[in-house]
Amino acid sequence: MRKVRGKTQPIRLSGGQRLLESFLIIGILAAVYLMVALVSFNPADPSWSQTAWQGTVQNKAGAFGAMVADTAFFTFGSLAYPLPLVMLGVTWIMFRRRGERESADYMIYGTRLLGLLLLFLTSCGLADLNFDDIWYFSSGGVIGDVVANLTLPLFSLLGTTLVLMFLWAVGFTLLTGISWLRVVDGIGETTLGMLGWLLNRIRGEQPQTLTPFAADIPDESQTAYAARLVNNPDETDIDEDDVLLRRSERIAYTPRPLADIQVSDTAAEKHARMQSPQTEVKSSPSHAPVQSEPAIVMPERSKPVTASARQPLGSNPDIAGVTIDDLQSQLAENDDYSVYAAESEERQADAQVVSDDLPAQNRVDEPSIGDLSLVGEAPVMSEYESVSEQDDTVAAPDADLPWEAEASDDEECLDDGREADIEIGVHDGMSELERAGMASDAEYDDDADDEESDEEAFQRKIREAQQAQQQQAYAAGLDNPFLVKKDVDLPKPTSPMPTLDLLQPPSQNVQPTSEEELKNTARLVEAKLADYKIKAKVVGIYPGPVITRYELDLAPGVKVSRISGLAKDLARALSAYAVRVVEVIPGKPYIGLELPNENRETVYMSEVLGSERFMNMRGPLPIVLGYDIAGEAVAADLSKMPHLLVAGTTGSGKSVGVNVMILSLLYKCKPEDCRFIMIDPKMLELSIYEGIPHLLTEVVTDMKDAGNALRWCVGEMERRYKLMAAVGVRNLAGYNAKLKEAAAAGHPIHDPLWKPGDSLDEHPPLLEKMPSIVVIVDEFADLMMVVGKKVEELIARLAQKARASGIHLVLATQRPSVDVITGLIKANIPSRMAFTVSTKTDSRTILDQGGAESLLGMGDMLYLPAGQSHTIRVHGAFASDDDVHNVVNDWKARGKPQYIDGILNSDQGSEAMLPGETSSGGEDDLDQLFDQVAAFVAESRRGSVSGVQRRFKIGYNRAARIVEQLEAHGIVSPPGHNGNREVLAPAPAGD
Ligand SMILES: Nc1ncnc2c1ncn2[C@@H]1O[C@H](COP(=O)(O)OP(=O)(O)OP(=O)(O)O)[C@@H](O)[C@H]1O
Repeated sequence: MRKVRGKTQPIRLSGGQRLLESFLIIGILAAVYLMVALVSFNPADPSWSQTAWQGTVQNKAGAFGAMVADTAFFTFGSLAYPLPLVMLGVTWIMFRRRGERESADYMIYGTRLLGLLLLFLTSCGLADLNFDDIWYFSSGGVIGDVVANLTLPLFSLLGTTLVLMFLWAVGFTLLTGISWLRVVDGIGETTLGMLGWLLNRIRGEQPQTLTPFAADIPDESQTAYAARLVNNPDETDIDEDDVLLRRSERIAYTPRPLADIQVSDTAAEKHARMQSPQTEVKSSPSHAPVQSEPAIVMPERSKPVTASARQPLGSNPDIAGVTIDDLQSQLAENDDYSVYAAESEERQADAQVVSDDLPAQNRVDEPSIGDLSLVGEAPVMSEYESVSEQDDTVAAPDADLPWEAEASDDEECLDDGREADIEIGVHDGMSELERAGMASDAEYDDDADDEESDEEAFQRKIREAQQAQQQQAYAAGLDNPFLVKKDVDLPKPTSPMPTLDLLQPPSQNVQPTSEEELKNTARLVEAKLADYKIKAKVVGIYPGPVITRYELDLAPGVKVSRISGLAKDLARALSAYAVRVVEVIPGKPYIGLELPNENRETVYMSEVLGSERFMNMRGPLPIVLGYDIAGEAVAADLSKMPHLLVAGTTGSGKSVGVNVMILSLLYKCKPEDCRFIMIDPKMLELSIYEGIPHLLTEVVTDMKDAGNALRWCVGEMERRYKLMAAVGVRNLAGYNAKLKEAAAAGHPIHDPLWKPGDSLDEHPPLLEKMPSIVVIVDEFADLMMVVGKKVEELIARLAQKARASGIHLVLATQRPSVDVITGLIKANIPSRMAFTVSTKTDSRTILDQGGAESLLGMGDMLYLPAGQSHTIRVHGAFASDDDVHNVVNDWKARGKPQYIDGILNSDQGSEAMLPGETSSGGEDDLDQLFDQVAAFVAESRRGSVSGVQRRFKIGYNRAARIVEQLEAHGIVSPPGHNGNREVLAPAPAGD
C-alpha cells in the first residue's frame, strides 16, 4: 500500500474513504469467487450455454459460480483466467489512492479507458488466433472471434498478429502511462548492469598490473635493471620502497567492487548521494582502472584513504608532472600542510606549464556532469592529491569569490542550457562561501585569541583559588576553588553595557558545499522525484549555514501534498538526515525542499548579536534567535510577541535558546528597563543567573514558590492596570513616557492609589518608572504537574492581559503534549518556537502544523510569529556556559539585585486570587474554613490534605494550607514517614 509517509492517518475514515474500503473488500471477494468459479469450472454444469436438469453442480462456487464462469469463458475465452487478477489490481489501485484527492483529469481517465478497451480487444484477438480453444469456448471468447473475423480478411494471419501486438502495446501505454522507451531503457540498463557485474567478477579473479606513468616511462620489464633481475632471480637487495625497482607484481592492483574498498564514510556517502539513475550506468566498474590511472602516482596509492583525503574530487593541476621524489621530499619537509599551501601558488604556475605538455590521459579533467561516477573513485586519490586539493581552496588569496572565479569554467562545461535557469541564491549580497572564507581567514587569529583567553581563564582560576584559600574555609572541603562562588572581587566594567568580547568569537572551520555539488544534488532531487512520478524542476538553490533550500517548480497538476508525503522517502533517497518540504514560499510560485548541509556551521551568538539587524533594533525587549536559512540574523521584540512558548524534545537546544534570549536582553536592557522572574524546576539551567541585578526575586526552584510568583505577577498586573488607568495611558511605554514628561515639566506624578496608612509616609510617594517583567519558566510541564490547574489559570490570566502592563511570559517545555500545552494556554500565547520534536503530532501541538519533526536538532527551530501562519526556520544561536557566565559576572559586577520580598509569599492579597479563591495568609490570617476543617478532622480522625480537599471541595493548595495551619495549632501532627498525619486534638464529646 502506498501510504503517505509521515502523515498519521485520522482514525476515522471519511465518507468516500469508507466506500472505497468497502469496495476493496468486495473486490477481493469477487476476485476470489471468480477464481474459484473459473478454476473449478465443469462444462457439464448448467449455465447459459449448457442445459442440465439434474445432477449436482460440480462447480465449487455453486450454480451461480458456474454461470459466471461460463459467461466469462464465453466472452473472453482463455483470457477469463487473468480476470480475477485484473479485478484485484483495479480495486487495489482505487483503494490506495483513497488519500489523494486529485482533481478529476478527464484526459487521463479517457486514455485509460481507451487503453483498457484496446488491451481487451487485442488480447482476446491474439488469444483467438494463437491459442487452442478451451472446452467448447473459443480461446479468445466471443470478443476474440469478432476481432479475428474482422481483421483476418484484411491482414492475413501474420499481419493480424502483428497489428494486434502493436495495438496491444499502444493499449498498454494508454492504460498504464508507462513508456516503452523506458521499458527498453530499463532492460538495457539491467543487462548492462549484469554484464558489468559479470565482467567485474571475472576480472576480479585476474590481477591486473598497472604501470605508473604508462605514457612516459618504459615498462620496467624493458629496462636494463629488469633484465638483470630476470637473469638473477635470486637477487634480493631490491629497494622495497622504490616503485620503479620493485617487481611489477608487488604493485599489482586488483580492482575490486567499490563496495569492497575501504573508504572513508564521507567518500562512501558522497558516492551514494551522487549516484543518479543517469549516472549509474556510467559508473560501471569497467571504468575504474582507466579513471584511476592518473592517480597511481605514489606507492601509497593502494592504501585506504586517510582522513586527510576526505576532500571532494576536483581538478588537481599541481600534481601533474611532479615526480615522486619531489613530492616525497616536499612531504618530508612540509608535513604542515599550510606551508605546502603557501607554496602552491608558485607551483601552480609551474604545474600549469608542465601539464600542458602532458599526454591527455595523464591529466585530471574538471569534473563535469558526465563525470559524476568519478566521485565514487575518491578512495583512489593519494594523500598528495587531497592535500593539493585543499590548496586549491585554501590558497586562493586573490579569488574573493571562489564560486564566481570558477563560474566561467563551470558554465563552459555545462553544455545543457537549462543549467542557466537554476538560481543559486545569495540573499544578502554576500555568498555563503564568502562568509565561510572570511571565517576561515579569521580562524588563525582566533586560535591565538583562544590561547590567550585560555591562559587568562587559567590565571583567573588560580587567583580565585588563592583568594579562596586566604578566606577562612568554613568547612573542610568547601574551600575548593571550583566550588567557591565567583562573585567576589569582580572588577567593575567600564562600558555602559556588556561588550561582545565576553562571548566566544565565531570560528568556522566548515568546508562549504561547492556549486558543482549543489547542482548535482539539484539534479538528484529531480531524478528522485521523477522516480515517484513527480515532474519538478529545481529553479533556485539557496545554500545557508545549516541547510540548503532547493526551490522546485512543479509541473502543472502536481499537488504539493504528494511531495510532503514523500519527505521521508526523499530523505532516504538523498541519504539526508531529514528533508523538510516547505509547501508555500510566500511570494513565489514554487515549493521548497530543505536539505541539511553536509558540513554544518555553528551560529555563534556573538555573530548574531553583532549583526546590523540586532544593533539597529529599537524595541523595548529585543532578542536574537539565530540565523535564518539564508544566514541572515533573525531578531524579534519580546514585547510584541508578547508571550512565547518554546517546546522541543530533550537535547534539542531549548535551554540554549532560552539562554540566548536572556543574554540578548541582558545586552540591550538595563535593570530599570527589564526585570526577570526565573522559574527553574531543573535547578540547573537558570540558577546560573542568580545575583544579576535584573532579577526581581531569586531564581525560583521550588514549584510552590513558582505558583506564588505567578500569583504576584497577576497582582502586579492588576496594580499596573489601575495605575495606567489613573494616569490615562494605555500601555507601559505610554506610562513611562508620561512620567518622564511630567517630571521634566516639573510636575512629577504622585501615586494616585495611595491611601494614608499604606505606608509610613505622610504624602503619597512619587511614581517610578516601571520596568518590563519577563517571566521565564524553563520546564513548564513540571510546574503544571506540581502546582496543578491553578497555574494554567494564572498563566491564562497573565497571558490575556499582561501585554499592556509589560509582563511577558516565556514558557519552555520538553513535553509538547496537550495536557501541558492546553488549549487555554495555546489560545493566549500566540508566538511559538518549536525545536526538534519526535512526532508530527507534537509539532502540531506546538505550531498547529507539522514540520518540527524534520528539524535537525542542536538549535534548529521553527519560529511562528504572533498572528502568522507561516513558520520561519531559524538556526538558533549558540551560547556556551562560559558565555553565560561571562555576561552574568559582568552584570553582577555592575550591581546587586534588589529582590522584592513578597513575590514568593503565599499571601498575595486579593488581586492575585483567582475567582472563588480566598485569601489565607500567615498565622493570624486563618482560612475561613479553618474552624469547619478543624471540626471535621477532629471528628473523622483523619488529617489528610486529600480528605479535606474532597470534603470541602477545595483545591489542593488551599487544603494543604489549611492542614498546615491545623498543624501550627497543634490539631494535627507533622506528617510521618508515610506522609500521614496523626490527629492530636481530642475527639468531640459523645463520640
Ligand atoms: N544553537 C546551537 N548550536 C549548536 N549546538 C547547539 C545549539 N543549541 C544546542 N546545541 C547543542 O545541543 C545540546 C543540548 O542543548 P540544550 O541543553 O539546550 O537542550 P535542551 O533541549 O534544553 O535539553 P534538556 O531539555 O535536556 O535540557 C547542547 O549541549 C549543545 O551542545
